[in-house]
Amino acid sequence: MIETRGLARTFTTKHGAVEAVCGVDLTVAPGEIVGFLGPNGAGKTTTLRMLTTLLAPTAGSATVAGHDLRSDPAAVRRRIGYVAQGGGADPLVPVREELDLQARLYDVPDRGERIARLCGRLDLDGLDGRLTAELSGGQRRRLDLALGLVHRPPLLFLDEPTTGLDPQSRGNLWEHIRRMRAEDGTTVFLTTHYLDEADALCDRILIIDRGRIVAAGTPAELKRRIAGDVVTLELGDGPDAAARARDALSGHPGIREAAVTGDTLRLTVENGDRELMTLVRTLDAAGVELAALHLTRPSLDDVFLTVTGRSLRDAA
Ligand SMILES: Nc1ncnc2c1ncn2[C@@H]1O[C@H](COP(=O)(O)OP(=O)(O)OP(=O)(O)O)[C@@H](O)[C@H]1O
Repeated sequence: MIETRGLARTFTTKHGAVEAVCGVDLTVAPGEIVGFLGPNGAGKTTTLRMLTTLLAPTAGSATVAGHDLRSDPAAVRRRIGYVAQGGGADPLVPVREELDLQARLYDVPDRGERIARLCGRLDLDGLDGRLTAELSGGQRRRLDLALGLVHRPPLLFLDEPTTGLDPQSRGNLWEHIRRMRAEDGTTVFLTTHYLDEADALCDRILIIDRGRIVAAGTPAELKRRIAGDVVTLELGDGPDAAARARDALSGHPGIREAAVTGDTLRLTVENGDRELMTLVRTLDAAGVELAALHLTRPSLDDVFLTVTGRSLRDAA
């Protein structure tokens, strides 16, 4: 549904050239929900603006929704929906009129029916006559979704869809996005600053940093492959017990890192569940006594920290 090769954008400023996006290769399959994450200034918006035809690339190529981005941007525009960060609705126009206008712009043949169906599905029934300025934050975002979907695009771009919403409205919007994919097979490409959103909603995540994709995979894959599980062993067996445990475990194939602090040994392992028993047996055989043992799963923030050197929470 999206395929880019070496997609790049350089801005020329008074102070010289800014390489906002430096050669991005990415693939999004039909029906996927893909999250695009990165620290501030990483190149997310620039990439999104290129993919939605709002900004011309300075290099590279891309096929979006079946059409070439550079040679046929008009065809791309007809096949995609785009919900910008602040949404596009005019605050002083009633909901129904706003939807009708959008449907006319795209020449939707069965306008009335399409709008009624979207309002039903996105819980906007009964709000037709309200000005968009009079909607709650959640209702407003659902209207933005309806506006992006009115022409039945197979591919929808969402720029930070739930920023500023309370947790309940965020969860509700996730449900609507999931349902849209389940019922219509809509492909979704979204940017977000919320790691829990990426974790709960996205099939796959791409992390961009300084204009380059630095990691890609399912949330579970990224956590396992990049951050790894953490096994913390507390040793109750004299002052050098943690160091003895580390030595006994050295060369163990599943261990990526081992760090001793006081009487604690902290191990980063590929697959904590699988390794746990072997670790305990090895320590037992070496005569090292364990006082306690904890297994901690990494979060997406750990992944983010590993690949960008920054916590997304700090970077956001
Ligand atoms: N019109 C422009 N002129 C010059 N530089 C720009 C322009 N737009 C973006 N940039 C620069 O390109 C880089 C990438 O910006 P971009 O807005 O794509 O990042 P982002 O990942 O979307 O960040 P944020 O999370 O803050 O929205 C930044 O260094 C930014 O300052």
